[in-house]
Amino acid sequence: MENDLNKIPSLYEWAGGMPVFEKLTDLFYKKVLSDELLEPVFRHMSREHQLHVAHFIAEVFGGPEMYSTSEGSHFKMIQKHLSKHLTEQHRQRWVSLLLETANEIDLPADPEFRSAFVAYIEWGTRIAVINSNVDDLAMNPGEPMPKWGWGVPGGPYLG
Ligand code: HEM
Repeated sequence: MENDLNKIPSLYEWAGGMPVFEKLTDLFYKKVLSDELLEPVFRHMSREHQLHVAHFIAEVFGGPEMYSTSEGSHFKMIQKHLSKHLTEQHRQRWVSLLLETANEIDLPADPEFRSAFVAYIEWGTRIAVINSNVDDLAMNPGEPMPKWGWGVPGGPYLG
C-alpha cells in the first residue's frame, strides 16, 4: 500500500494517457497546416503523421510501446527528418504552436510537469533541426527509443 502511494507516475500517466497525446497532436497539426511558415514543410505529411507523433512522444514519456513496435523506431523517426532543411525559425514556430495547443487542451500546467515537457520539446526539436540538415546519418537501426523523466524536480508535487 505504502508503495502505491509513493509510486511516482510517469509523465505519460500524469499527462492523462494516450487520448491526451492524440488530442494534443490532432489540434497541433491543424494549427501547423494553417501556419504560413510551417504549412509548406508539412503539406505532404502522411495521414498517420499526427498519430505517430502522439504515439512517439507518449512512448518517450513512459507510455505503451506503440510507436516502436508497430509504427516505426527511433531510427526511422530520425530518418524522417533527414534532408528536410529545417531552420531555427521553423523550430521556434513548431514549439510555440505546440505550447499554445498544450494550454488549449489543458495539459497539466504544474511546474514539475511543464518543466519536463518543455525540456523534452527543446531537446527533441533541436535534434530534429540538426538531423534535417544532413542527408545521411551513421546510426544503429536498433537504437532504443529515448526515455524522458521528471528531471531535477524528481516527480509531481503531491501535497
Ligand atoms: C520533439 C520533437 C519532434 C518529434 C518527437 C518528432 C516526431 C516525428 C515523428 C515520429 C515522425 C514520423 C511520423 C511517421 O512515422 O509518420 C516525424 C516526421 C516528420 N517531422 Fe518531426 N518531430 C519533432 C520535431 C519536428 C520539427 C521541429 C519539425 C519541423 C519544424 C518536424 C518535421 C517533420 C517532418 C517534415 C516529418 C515528415 C513528415 C512526413 O512527410 O510524413 N519535426 N516527426
